[in-house]
Amino acid sequence: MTVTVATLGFPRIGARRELKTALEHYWNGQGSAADLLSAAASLRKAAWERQRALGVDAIPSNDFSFYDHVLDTSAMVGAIPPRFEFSGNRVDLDTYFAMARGRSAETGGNDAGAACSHGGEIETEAGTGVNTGTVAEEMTKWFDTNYHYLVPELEEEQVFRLTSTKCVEEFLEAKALGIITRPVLLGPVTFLLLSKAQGKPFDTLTLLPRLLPIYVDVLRRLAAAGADWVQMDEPALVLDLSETARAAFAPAYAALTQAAPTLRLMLATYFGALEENLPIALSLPVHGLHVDLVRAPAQLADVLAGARADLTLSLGVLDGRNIWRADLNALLAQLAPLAASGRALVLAPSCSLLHVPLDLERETDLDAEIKSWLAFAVQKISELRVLADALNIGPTNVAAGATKNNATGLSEWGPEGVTDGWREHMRAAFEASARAVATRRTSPRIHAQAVQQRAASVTGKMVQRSSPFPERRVQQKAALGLPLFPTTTIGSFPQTADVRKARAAHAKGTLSTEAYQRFLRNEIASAVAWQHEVELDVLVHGEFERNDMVQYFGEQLSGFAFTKHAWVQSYGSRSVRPPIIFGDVARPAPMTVAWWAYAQSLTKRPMKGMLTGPVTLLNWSFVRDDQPRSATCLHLALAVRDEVLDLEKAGAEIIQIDEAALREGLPLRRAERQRYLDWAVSCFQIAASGVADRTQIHTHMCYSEFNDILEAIAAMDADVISIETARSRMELLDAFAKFDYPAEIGPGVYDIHSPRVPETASMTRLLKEAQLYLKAEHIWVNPDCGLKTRTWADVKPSIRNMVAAAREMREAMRKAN
Ligand SMILES: Nc1nc2c(c(=O)[nH]1)N[C@@H](CNc1ccc(C(=O)N[C@@H](CCC(=O)N[C@@H](CCC(=O)N[C@@H](CCC(=O)O)C(=O)O)C(=O)O)C(=O)O)cc1)CN2
Ligand code: MET
Ligand SMILES: [Zn+2]
Repeated sequence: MTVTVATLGFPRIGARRELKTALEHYWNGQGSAADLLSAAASLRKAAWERQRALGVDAIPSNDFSFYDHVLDTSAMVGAIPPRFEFSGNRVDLDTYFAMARGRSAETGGNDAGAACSHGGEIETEAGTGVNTGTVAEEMTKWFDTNYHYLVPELEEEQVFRLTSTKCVEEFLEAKALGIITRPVLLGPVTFLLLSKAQGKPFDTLTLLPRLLPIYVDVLRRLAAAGADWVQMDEPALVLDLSETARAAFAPAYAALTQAAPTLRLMLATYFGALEENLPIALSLPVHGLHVDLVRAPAQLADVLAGARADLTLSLGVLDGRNIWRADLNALLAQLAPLAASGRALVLAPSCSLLHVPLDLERETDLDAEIKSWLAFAVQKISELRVLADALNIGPTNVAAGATKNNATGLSEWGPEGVTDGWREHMRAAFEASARAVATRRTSPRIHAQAVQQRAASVTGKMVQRSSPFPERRVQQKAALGLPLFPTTTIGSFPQTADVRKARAAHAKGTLSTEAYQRFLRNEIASAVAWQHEVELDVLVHGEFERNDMVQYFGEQLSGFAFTKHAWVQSYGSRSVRPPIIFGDVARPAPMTVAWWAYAQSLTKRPMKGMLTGPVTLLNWSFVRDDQPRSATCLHLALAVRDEVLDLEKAGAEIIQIDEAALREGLPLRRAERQRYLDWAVSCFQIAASGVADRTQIHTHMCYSEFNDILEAIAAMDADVISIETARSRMELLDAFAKFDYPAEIGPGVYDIHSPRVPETASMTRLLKEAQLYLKAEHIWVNPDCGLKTRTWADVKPSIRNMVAAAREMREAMRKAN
């Protein structure tokens, strides 16, 4: 049986981030809806044609999205919350973007501010009931990725109806180009599990019987349009599921497989092992099952043992979450016996290629050896094609060649009729793969003995501050002399167009390093002057020199490579270029000290040193796969430790080590979580605990799902933690209080994802609430997160009001005593 190649999803933002440009132009009125639609159609066409040219047999459609595929699914099934006042038959762009980004009261849409990490730009002021527009749906992380989806909101009496036929339209669009695609749908069970109940709490799975008819309708329409396979994504199958959830799959897939007799369903699971859910997946009447063999290689044996003979298996053999070239020879050896078994096999990346950049070839400045180790989306597809072709030329020969584990064996395999060019292409692919495997094992670029020795010699003393928090606190209080309710910000100030332009000009060489640095010093000086003027207590330099809180450090650490064009979507129009950790990591020189020292020289108030922590550097980078993540994290921890100590030596009394991505790295399965938290917390402590007792260590986490990791957060032993609470204050503070969290806390008093200026009163109210749970002397006053995606026009009045709120709190305390 012929082995085929599939992709589960392709990068959607375009080689030059055309989607970002088109979206932001549309949002700020520079472009029409027609412009946006045509840009999107070009992106889809390019993606389909590219994949066809690369030899993909099952090319996906409906993997494109204007903002997010979970939002697309809400739009498909009519899960449009009433506040969006939608009553039409087909969700329009305005409604769609309102769900993603909120709708402002004044403009009724097209809000210009594009930046926010929670989608909602506009919202009802917390607690006041004053309607300042329409709140967006909440945004949250897609499993353990840095991609964010919009959380569907469902009511207990939810009525579903088909309000978007996007998947059918895109199928027909590809068909018109001569490409029969495999449409992708988010499966109904995962969709319901990712949804949140509105109104009184209820189990969203109870809505399954109401939801299924919409899916059945959609599948019939797809079959009528000519689709022969449909990919149903059910990544929830790799999670710890309740019995109710486990029981939901059988009725769901019984209904879906009966929808259209000609249609075949490929049930796609990814991001982990099916484990106890495998029997469920194998019992469903679907035609195919996709499994992730990168995260969970061991499950192959169980899958093979349990799968019906006529079940098509889609093997996720290449890493869809990382950028390393595959070991083709090893894969060939592993797959050859399977291919010979006669079962229908599909080779695929482990998950959608949404999570990797598009094309390595655009990275013309990357070191040649490092480049030879990498594969982005396009290269991964080529690897799959080569593997499938090698398997298809004849099982006996392939198996023989593969056990030799030697690429040159291939030259003998070519069956009658293949061209020399083809044979050469195959030989080169296997040889390049073998070379990458061999050089990564030994390259001095990767293996630095000094780093390994240092990592091996970490002592218990390095993982702990010298004195416990209460003793440190006395010294810090004396050294800093801060008032009650000290005010500060999280680090970044607006990354204005001017700042980005200057950086781009410097990178291009049209702005000299000297001029760029002068520009940055000016930005810092005015930010410091302004912080004085509004009388913030603890100042920041503003992070103007940073393109991103992770990439900036990656660019200065050895063992890291960074890219020019390798963008990966994070949410909506926003993307990141995760740096690549290819080798042992060290810090050749201080990274932030000069900027900090300049900023501190402008003020007598404490200037916070501002660093990204080791766990966040790890979780937001592409990480080497030749050693455990914990080992790489230890290298990062030691590098950050060096920076912390240099900042302290330069005179920093407060150093903030951001761990914004600590929660995101938490394993999806509960059983694996403690192990991760153990090493993640140790790494933070190694970074933080070289300093003297009087030096105050802050950390920052901008999410609110803390309840299950509070113990680990406390174990990090930071002196001050700032957290996101503006949207969820009570529950979170209650948890911190119940847990008896020992140190100081800055519960974010306003949501930075909205351009709306918070009233002083709303912030004093939050602070008074915080006082119900925390001791006044433990409370700091700060926003939820950094202000880089905001404008000065809203930052200035917001921070003024925040400082006023802190003053009112101090006044109230004075009166009470
Ligand atoms: N890594 C990471 N993950 C994170 C966050 C984060 O801050 N960093 N925050 C949370 C939310 N996620 C976010 C992800 C991206 C952005 C964001 O603002 N991204 C920017 C790009 C940031 C960046 O790298 N900027 C560079 C490059 C800017 C750029 O686009 N330059 C142009 C030229 C610009 C010009 O000429 O004006 C180009 O290279 O083409 C810089 O400032 O130097 C964007 O998509 O627009 C915000 C939040 C969670 N995950
Ligand atoms: N210090 C960083 C900032 O203010 C922390 C951001 S967490 C996503 O931007
Ligand atoms: Zn943050």
